[in-house]
This record gives sequence, C-alpha cells and structure tokens, in this order.
Amino acid sequence: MGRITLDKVQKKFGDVEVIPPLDLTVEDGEFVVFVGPSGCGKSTLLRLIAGLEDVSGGEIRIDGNPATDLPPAKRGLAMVFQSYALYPHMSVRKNIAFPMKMAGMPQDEQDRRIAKAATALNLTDYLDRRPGQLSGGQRQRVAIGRAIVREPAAFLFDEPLSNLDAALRVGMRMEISELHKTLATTMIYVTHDQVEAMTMADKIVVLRAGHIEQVGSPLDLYKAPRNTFVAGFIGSPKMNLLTGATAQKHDAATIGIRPEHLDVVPEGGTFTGRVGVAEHLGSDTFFHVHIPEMDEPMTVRAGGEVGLKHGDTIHLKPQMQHLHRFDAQGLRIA
Ligand SMILES: Nc1ncnc2c1ncn2[C@@H]1O[C@H](COP(=O)(O)OP(=O)(O)OP(=O)(O)O)[C@@H](O)[C@H]1O
Repeated sequence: MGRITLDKVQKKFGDVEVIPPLDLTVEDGEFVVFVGPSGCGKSTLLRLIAGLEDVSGGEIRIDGNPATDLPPAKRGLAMVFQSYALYPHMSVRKNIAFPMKMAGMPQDEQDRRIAKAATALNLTDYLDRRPGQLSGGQRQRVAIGRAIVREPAAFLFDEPLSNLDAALRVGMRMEISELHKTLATTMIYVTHDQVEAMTMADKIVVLRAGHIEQVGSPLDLYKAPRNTFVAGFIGSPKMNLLTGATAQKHDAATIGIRPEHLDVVPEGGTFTGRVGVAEHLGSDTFFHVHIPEMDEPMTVRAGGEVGLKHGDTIHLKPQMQHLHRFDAQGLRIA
C-alpha cells in the first residue's frame, strides 16, 4: 500500500509562504515526479511528506491514516537523497542493514532482505566493500538498497541522480524505472530535469512558486499544456512561443509550436529566416533561426541530417495540427 493524499497542505518559513495550500493525491503504486524551476518548492513538498519539515497547515494522509503529526520514522516511507548519506566506515552490507539493525530485526530476516535488494540492484559482488571503493552510481544503488530493505509504503527520491555524470544518469534512470516495475511500490521523485520527468513518470506534477500548474501524464502535458509556463517547461528543446501579429492571425495572444513540429521546406513556408546556429547531431539537426519580425530566435528540430549552415536562408512550415493557442492570461484556448 502507498496512497498519499495532501489536503490543503501549506508551508511557511517565518512570514514567507513557500507552499500555498495545495491538494494532491498520489495513488498506490504510482510513479509521480515533482518538476519545476529552482526554488519552486519541490524539495520542501517532498520533505513535508517525509515528515522532515512540519506543515504550517493542512493534512497529510498515508493509506487513509492521518500522518501529519507522525515523526518521519513512523510514516513507513523511505527517502533517498542526492548526497547518498552512506556511512564511510561501514561495508555496503552494513550500510544496507543499518535501518533493520536499528529496528531490531532478526538476523536471518536481515540477511534475506539484503540478498534480495543486492540482487535487484546488482550489488551482490560489492557487499563487503566500503562506499569509498565504489563508483557514484554504485553508491547511489547502496542508498536505494538501504531504502528497499525497509519495505516502505513509498519511496521518496530527492534529485537522486544530480551528482552523476550524464551517461550514468541515463543508466540509473532506467534502473530506477525497472525497480519501480519490479517492486510496484509508490515512488515520488523530485527533479528539475524535465527529461527525467518525461521518461520516468506515470504522473508529472509541474510546480511554480509552490503552486501546482498542471498534473498529468507526460504525454498529456506534452500534447495539451494548460498554460504557457507548462508549455515552455515540458519538452526539449523548449516550445517556441510567438506573440504579436503572428498570434493574432490565429485569434490568440500567444501561439506555441514545438521545434519538432516545424518542417523545413525548399521554398515558401510560413516563416522565412536566416540560420543562426546549426547543431548537427547526425540523428537530428537543430537550427536556431532569426526571423525578421520576431524578437527571439526560433528553434527547429529537423530529423536526420539537413545540410543548411550558419547564414543560410531557411523556409519553415508549421504542422498546423500541432499549433497551441493561449489567451492573454497565458491559458490554453481549447
Ligand atoms: N529552511 C528554510 N528556511 C527558509 N526558506 C527556505 C528553507 N528551505 C527552503 N526555503 C525556501 O523555500 C523555497 C523552496 O525551496 P525548495 O528547496 O523546496 O525548492 P526546490 O524547488 O527544491 O529548488 P531546487 O531545485 O533549487 O532544489 C525557496 O525559495 C527556498 O529558499
């Protein structure tokens, strides 16, 4: 079990309200990602759920039971931090066993759970090493192992991969997703990396200044962002947002078109501009295009290799079925 509900949960630090009253339900077994720019309150919200911060108002329930006033250890949740928080002088086995030892669990049960976690995390050959003899990715797996053996109702991850290099991040991302499928336990995961959010989440919660801007599946958010903030935040590279006469032509204050929904055409097209930067990746080509009537360069993602270079003229045709329209308040027009 691991259904978590937040009912008007609020957090103030002194006079500053970091999280205005907020409602959210995380269903049992769901993988939920909190995403948003730096300082939007992702970690604070996770720490409120964990019990590492006290709420200033509202109620937290775990599987229907009031948890707002429970200390962290009594909530049945396990938190995994970016900093690993391993004991350097203890072996991997002892690090993983630590919470079970503290709880006074019988040795044979401890051994069974360690063996199971080590198998799930490919750590069996490293159990007698110390953290200093492991790579960053292996250390993070030990930290996850220590969470698994507690058999928690939910795992809470606070930017667990941000200390790893890019290649390792991709590997660990997949390992955590696999682990979620194996364990089928609720996971709440904080990141500012929207690619992590898109690839791992069942449900993404987009936060801005402590407010929930939108909750939905990755594809819901990609296909129908509720406002210009979500439109600009989800998707990589970012959606192009155009205002002025171009938007007015479509009865909108702002229109959005994703880089992958602009076709490079030999002539004509809706927009004609000059290539600023061209990034040739082989699989894709990204162009940053200067269009005379626009303030900001437009980003274009062309599939495969397209042989245009800096200074060349480029003609672009938006795929009209993928145009997003927003009103003067930045809200999506249906
Ligand atoms: N202990 C504290 N005392 C005062 N203000 C705090 C405290 N902890 C966090 N804040 C403030 O609360 C806001 C939200 O912080 P939080 O760490 O939750 O953001 P975040 O979205 O996780 O950011 P990041 O992605 O940079 O880690 C920030 O403005 C931060 O300065």
